[in-house]
Amino acid sequence: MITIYKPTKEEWIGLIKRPIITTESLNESISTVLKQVKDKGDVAVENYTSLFDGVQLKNFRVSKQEIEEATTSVSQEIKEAIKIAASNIKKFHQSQIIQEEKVETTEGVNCWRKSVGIEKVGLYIPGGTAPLFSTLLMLTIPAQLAGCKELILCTPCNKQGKVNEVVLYAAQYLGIDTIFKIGGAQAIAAMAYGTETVPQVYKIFGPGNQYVTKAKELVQAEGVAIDMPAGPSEVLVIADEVADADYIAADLLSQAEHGTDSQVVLVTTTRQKISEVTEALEKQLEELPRKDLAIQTLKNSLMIELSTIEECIAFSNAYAPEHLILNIENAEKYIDLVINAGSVFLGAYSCESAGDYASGTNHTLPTNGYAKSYSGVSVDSFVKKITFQKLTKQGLKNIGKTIEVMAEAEELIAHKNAVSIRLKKLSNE
Ligand SMILES: NC(=O)c1ccc[n+]([C@@H]2O[C@H](COP(=O)([O-])OP(=O)(O)OC[C@H]3O[C@@H](n4cnc5c(N)ncnc54)[C@H](O)[C@@H]3O)[C@@H](O)[C@H]2O)c1
Ligand SMILES: N[C@H](CO)Cc1c[nH]c[nH+]1
Ligand SMILES: [Zn+2]
Repeated sequence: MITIYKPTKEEWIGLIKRPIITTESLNESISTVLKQVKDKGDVAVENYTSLFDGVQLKNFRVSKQEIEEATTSVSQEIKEAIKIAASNIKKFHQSQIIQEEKVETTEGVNCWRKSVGIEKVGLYIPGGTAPLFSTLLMLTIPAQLAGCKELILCTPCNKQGKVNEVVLYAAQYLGIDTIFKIGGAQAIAAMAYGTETVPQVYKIFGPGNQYVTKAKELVQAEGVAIDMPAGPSEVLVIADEVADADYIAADLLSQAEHGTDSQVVLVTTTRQKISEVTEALEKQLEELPRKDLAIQTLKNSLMIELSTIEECIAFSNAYAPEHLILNIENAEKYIDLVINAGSVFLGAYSCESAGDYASGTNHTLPTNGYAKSYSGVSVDSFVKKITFQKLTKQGLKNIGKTIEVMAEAEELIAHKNAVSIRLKKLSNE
């Protein structure tokens, strides 16, 4: 990891950059994928699946039989874990559904909002490096709670053209059977434009690598809504002198193993912690099946010594990490200082994996600095909030003059007339 001791503020601001491919070359290649899928539909999806995933697909809809077979081969232990995680995710997301009150802004003028589920949503479940069935729970549960009617899933398949069995089991568990075995930018394009096989959706959700994330960004510019830029995983750990170096190393590695385009960061108030964590990383890496991948990620990653916890949090706010772990004493004391982060883990025992799988919060979160302006996925992401209003005769009389004055000042006389014509008739009653 790149290690910097006591950098000045100017120096640490210069350190804030993610290890993602230069935008121009990525823009160009992904724009081509999108255009081809838009123009040629299924044929282009097949071609790109062959090129990027190394598999020739004739039919990319997962069959009922494939779902049933997967369901029988998943172990009871995994089924039980999915049940517990799904229950916690459901509990946490259910608490987000709040009935808003009608508001009488002026006597006889009532305004309110109603949440309506987005009718057609496309959920992307990553599967290049690992089959993230946990993401299926994180997207499907809030979509169902929001009342979305049509849910379709895209996820990459293996070289034999099969989708991971636990992904299929999780889909079956939640009652989803419209699943397409396609991944990458071609899957995003298929959901954005529709093809002969894949239905077009109104909004696309889900995390993915830099190709998936770029594709989402580009289709958004064409009017297809997306949840947010949820790209390669990140974690920033802030540690004090009492933090356990083994825990810190484990948390850093938990995100480093996602992919080489990820980044992990340690910011600490003690130089000693940097050497302890370096040692712990070396030990733990030896045990990791994805050691090579994690080593690559660590090369893109940072360890920084700063003077105070407040300064560490200021760095984190400037970096705006997807995940922030405050592995410090009295972590709750610092909550109000945190301004930019996707999801925050407080204290020594709140490991980031808890949020990835089972604590209940959503793991689909903004990356690449977007935590400055975006929230993670929630039930809100799956609804539109439609406003309603009802004015009584008296309500219009009470507010009419205000509307007339404002419309006239904007030189929009037809607007004014819509009120005046009614007030005139009412004055004759
Ligand atoms: N931010 C979040 O909320 C969040 C949550 C979970 C996972 N993630 C991230 O999601 C990502 C998952 O990535 P993944 O690769 O494992 O799976 P993925 O499903 O996102 O991507 C796999 C697809 O990438 C395409 N691809 C591969 N090489 C390509 C190339 N050279 N050009 C164009 N397309 C190419 C292939 O078609 C393949 O199907 C990781 O980076 C992980 O950190 C983020
Ligand atoms: N850490 C990922 C979000 O960046 C989510 C995940 C899924 N499975 C394991 N981890
Ligand atoms: Zn993770």
